[in-house]
Amino acid sequence: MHDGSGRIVVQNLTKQFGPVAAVQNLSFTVEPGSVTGFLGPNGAGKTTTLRMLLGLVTPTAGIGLINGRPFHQLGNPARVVGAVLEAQGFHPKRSARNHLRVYAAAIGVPDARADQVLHLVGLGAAGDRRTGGFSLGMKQRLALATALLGDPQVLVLDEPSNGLDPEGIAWLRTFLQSYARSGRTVLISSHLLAEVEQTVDQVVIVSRGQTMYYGPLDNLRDSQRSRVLVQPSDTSALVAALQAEGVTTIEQVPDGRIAVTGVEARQVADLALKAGVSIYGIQEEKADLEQLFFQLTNGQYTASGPNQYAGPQGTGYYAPPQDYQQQPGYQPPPGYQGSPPQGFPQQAAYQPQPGQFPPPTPPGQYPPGQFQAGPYPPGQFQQPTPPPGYQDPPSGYQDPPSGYQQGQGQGGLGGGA
Ligand SMILES: Nc1ncnc2c1ncn2[C@@H]1O[C@H](COP(=O)(O)OP(=O)(O)OP(=O)(O)O)[C@@H](O)[C@H]1O
Repeated sequence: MHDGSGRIVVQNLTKQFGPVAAVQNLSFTVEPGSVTGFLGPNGAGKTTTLRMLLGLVTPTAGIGLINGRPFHQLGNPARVVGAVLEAQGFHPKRSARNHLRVYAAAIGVPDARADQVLHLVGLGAAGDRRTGGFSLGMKQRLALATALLGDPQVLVLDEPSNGLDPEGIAWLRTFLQSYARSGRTVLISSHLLAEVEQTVDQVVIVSRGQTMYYGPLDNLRDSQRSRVLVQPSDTSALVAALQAEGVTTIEQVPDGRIAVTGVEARQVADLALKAGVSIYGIQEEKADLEQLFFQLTNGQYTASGPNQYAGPQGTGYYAPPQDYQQQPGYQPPPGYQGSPPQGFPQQAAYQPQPGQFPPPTPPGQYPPGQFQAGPYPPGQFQQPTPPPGYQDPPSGYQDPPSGYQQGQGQGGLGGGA
């Protein structure tokens, strides 16, 4: 049996698709009672990680556990974890209610649950409508309803905001937060921090399959540091004056100004005055959270190294410092009988702890201008993970006539509770 904890543990998870290192030694834990954002740009390895967690892709190394078990050892997994990877794959001629009844039958929950979840996701009035006529947002809601059928303890959603309008996004936020507050576990992926910023409590930020930050979103927020952009009459003199005061994070920006990190504008002005340097312009620039996210994840397609912030100086977090000491780390729960994949190290070399390392604000990494959160991306709609044992209805299956009342139906797999 699983341990009932609601905890997700990703331990040194790695997936190699031929030459593509989709996920590299990823480790994090998601605790119940909070919403965790799994964030990273396109191709960062989010979906592959979630698919490994849900037993749809075999890891090259490492392991993903839900309630202390690999997915395939959960017994009736739909009762433990509800997942939406893509809001696609609905039979277009089947009504929303009947779609849900098919799945309800497959996981052994009564037909009545179909209407409950339709109401939960705001599709109460659309239960009789065929899914082929659904908007993207409606499909998204129906996929979520499908995931909720088993009243799962853990919810895993890949890009759940795709296709939702602003009202839908606000609704989803409230729904997920209340779901988590009821003591359940919510893990949602997104490639836009702005999209989930108001929803999530903690974040796992990945880039090129590697963890870039893992911890409470508040810690990331607190880490934002400003820099002062200053236009002096004599750059060398001001730099010397700053360095004499121990301010060393100074760089030249392309427009000729210098950027000074770690001090306030007033201090820079005072030092300039003392050094006899005139100031022609001074401006304090605060990095916002989106910029920080951009810093952490950009270069996925351009940078040569695996992690621009990792390094022996240990200036910040993210990849473990070279001299990082092995943590006592993850232990399988008592009674765990699963067989980790061959080569999986029981004592992982690196086990990041939430918020353990303060995120860095390295000099010279501010992207030019304001990072723009783009419009919601097209496509990538999600489809439910069919419950185990689910079979498509037999050919010849007909949707019940309109006006069909629950409990009277004979057609389809969902006809009886
Ligand atoms: N079945 C596969 N075969 C080969 N390469 C794959 C396969 N699945 C994913 N990849 C590659 O693995 C990398 C990670 O892809 P993945 O879909 O996990 O990223 P993602 O973070 O979910 O991206 P997105 O936000 O665009 O969905 C990409 O380079 C992708 O091309």
